[in-house]
Amino acid sequence: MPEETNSIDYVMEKASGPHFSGLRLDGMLSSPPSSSTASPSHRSASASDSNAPKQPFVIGVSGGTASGKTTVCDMIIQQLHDHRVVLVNQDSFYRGLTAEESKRVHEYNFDHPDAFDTEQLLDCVQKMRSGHSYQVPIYDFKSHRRCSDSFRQVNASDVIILEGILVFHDQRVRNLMNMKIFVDTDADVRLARRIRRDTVERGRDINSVLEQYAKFVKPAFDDFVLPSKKYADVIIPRGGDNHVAIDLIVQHIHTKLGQHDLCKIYPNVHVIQSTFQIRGMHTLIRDKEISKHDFVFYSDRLIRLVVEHGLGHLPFTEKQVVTPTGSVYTGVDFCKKLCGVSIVRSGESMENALRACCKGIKIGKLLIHRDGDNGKQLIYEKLPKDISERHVLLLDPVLATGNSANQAIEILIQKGVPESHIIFLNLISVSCYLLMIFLKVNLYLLQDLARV
Ligand SMILES: Nc1ncnc2c1ncn2[C@@H]1O[C@H](COP(=O)(O)OP(=O)(O)O)[C@@H](O)[C@H]1O
Ligand SMILES: Nc1ccn([C@@H]2O[C@H](COP(=O)(O)O)[C@@H](O)[C@H]2O)c(=O)n1
Ligand SMILES: [Mg+2]
Repeated sequence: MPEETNSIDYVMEKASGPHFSGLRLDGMLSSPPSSSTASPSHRSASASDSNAPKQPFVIGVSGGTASGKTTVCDMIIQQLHDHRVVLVNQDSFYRGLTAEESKRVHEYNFDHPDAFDTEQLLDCVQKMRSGHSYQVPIYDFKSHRRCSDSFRQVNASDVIILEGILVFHDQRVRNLMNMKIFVDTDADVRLARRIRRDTVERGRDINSVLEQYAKFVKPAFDDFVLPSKKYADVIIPRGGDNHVAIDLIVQHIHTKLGQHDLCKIYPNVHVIQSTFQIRGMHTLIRDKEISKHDFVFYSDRLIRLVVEHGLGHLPFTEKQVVTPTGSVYTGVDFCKKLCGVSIVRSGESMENALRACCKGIKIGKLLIHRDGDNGKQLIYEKLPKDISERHVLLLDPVLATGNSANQAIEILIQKGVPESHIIFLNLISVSCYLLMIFLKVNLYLLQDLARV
């Protein structure tokens, strides 16, 4: 490896890309899982197909007319600002009325599954899932026809939201979805909203809205929409007013999308969910103009986050306490057999955060120094005597070649620390070198992953 790729500057430079957020998958693997372990609709990348394009995350949003589907989708899209998201409306796939049908429009049932061209909708979602753009028809609710000469081009994206009253009706369409949401709003509220919307936006008068509602909309809701509610993974009562549900859904999508390819391949890698606070601090510590005081302050804050997350992955035991009011609270007790080991010198910058979180924690040290180019290493170690009985938080904030980390893990294993008891805590890392240590530790927790 060229000398300059060894330096901290190089790592910091490389780590200036996006901040990946990730998910710790349960179970520990010492080799990449085969692609067959995940569901076909959103399978993980395996070592051999890590260059394959990522499949988009498809969300279906259904619910009765005027339940707030479009409003909920808009809110989700707004909150997913980090990702490319597109909305496909089932309404766009309404079949245009023939001249004959148009003459008797009041007899036409727009709420029956046959009113939609489901084959075309299926084609659209299938193409978009495979990364192609699609020319989506434009439907006019006033003329009940499609625009004959123009389309809306919908480009390939990370997330596709498919919204409509009957998107859960056809099993083939349902099967393309990774997540299904049903917006559940009281029927009276929906009717009131529909009257207002259709008179204001869709060129209808109140009588025709009420007539259509009684003749077609309500019966079709009972026959087709409501029975499809059972397919939903998430039901949102009160639609767009339910901020808690929308937040939870957005968090879930973030987590699913945030899995960096490496996290998918190596379930023991966990990248902390990025927030604007975290990004802001990473921005500050990269700024060449930052003062030493601020650099230390913001690095400390970031390190503290990594340490707190690391502690959250330790085993715990159940514990009951009696509260001042005399009731019994069932909680958990921290893991007692714990220690830190810092890789000298940079690892020492994480010690204060660890001490601040774990009162009286023992912290050992490992110094690994390359002696010339002949592969000889000088090693200094000062570790707790009973380290083999402890869970070890291995501290190294900046990782370039991975050599020291690799050596440190080897030493801990030689000292009798089981692999599953080692959690490697890291702030900034150059990804391709991680591979050397992935296979050895239980959990690799990092905050910022550089793409190289
Ligand atoms: N939480 C809400 N409070 C008040 N009005 C709402 C709310 N959610 C939606 N609306 C209004 O109700 C009408 C229908 O909402 P929309 O999101 O278009 O429903 P859908 O897509 O399910 O038909 C729209 O005019 C919208 O502005
Ligand atoms: N030409 C049309 C087409 C559809 N409708 C009604 O639209 C409703 C579906 O749209 P939402 O935004 O309310 O989900 C459906 O209930 C149809 O009755 C229409 O009135 N005219
Ligand atoms: Mg709508």
